[in-house]
Amino acid sequence: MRYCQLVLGPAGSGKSTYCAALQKHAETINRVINVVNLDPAAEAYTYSAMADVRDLIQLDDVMQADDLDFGPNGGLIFCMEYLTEPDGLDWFKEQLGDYDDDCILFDCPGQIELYTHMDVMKNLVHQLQSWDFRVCAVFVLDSVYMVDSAKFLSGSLAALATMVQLEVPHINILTKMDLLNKAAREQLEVFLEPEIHELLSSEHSVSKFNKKYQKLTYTLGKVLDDFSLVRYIPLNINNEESLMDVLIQTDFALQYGEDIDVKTQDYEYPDADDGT
Ligand SMILES: Nc1nc2c(ncn2[C@@H]2O[C@H](COP(=O)(O)OP(=O)(O)OP(=O)(O)O)[C@@H](O)[C@H]2O)c(=O)[nH]1
Repeated sequence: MRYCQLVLGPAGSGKSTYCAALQKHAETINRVINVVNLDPAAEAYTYSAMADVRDLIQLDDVMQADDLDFGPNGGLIFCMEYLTEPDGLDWFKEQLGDYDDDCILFDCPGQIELYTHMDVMKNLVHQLQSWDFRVCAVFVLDSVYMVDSAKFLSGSLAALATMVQLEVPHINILTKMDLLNKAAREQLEVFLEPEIHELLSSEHSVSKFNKKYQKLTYTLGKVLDDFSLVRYIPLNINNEESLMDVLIQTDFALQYGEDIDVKTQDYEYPDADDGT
């Protein structure tokens, strides 16, 4: 059995830094974590890559090709779809080798539409599973943007869309914790408490919009609660204990995540005519 993490999340959220930090931490405990760059538009990364999708296809080449007419987003989708076609998959399989029991992190592109609603990442997951990989999704979010309720809700819903689309064990990681000041850390801790739906729709949501749509916000918060999705692991990449915690939780998700039976619960939807 082989194990891998799909490292996902918005552009600049810290995916490559997460991969580099986890790889380095693994070395200190005599474990090997391999990393594969799956971003055809990547400019630089600090980990040691066992494979790089840019050796197969590069975004710049696609955008400059005379017979194609793509901008940056269309071009990136074209590159990822090429990876899941027979030629791309032959290359990919060869790069992954056939070592047993290893763990590979896939550093994915930051265009979240690839995994929130398109099929390309889902197809890649199925392919990896057919090659005997256990797959988990690690959704990386920038904690700096998660300290108010609107952004917290928006980031969490993107994570939820990814979780239901990919259908693999899912973990949320909050990065850049070292950049938060004390007040912001305290604010964030409030959101990491249970009963998030109460918080999102109460005193932390003071804007006019939030007041008007309070019940809707409450219900969305409850959906997140019921999917156990508001559980975030804060990561401080400068702290070995924090890195160890992430490694333990991702190992657990890979070993047992598929066996956990998560049941959704009954929802009480707000009345349709009450302005929500
Ligand atoms: N201080 C601090 N900076 C971080 C952390 N994580 C990422 N960064 C910085 O944030 C910027 C973006 O990080 P990346 O790791 O490149 O983010 P990414 O998600 O891989 O970005 P894309 O590949 O463009 O989607 C870089 O300047 C990193 O050095 C962190 O935990 N702490």
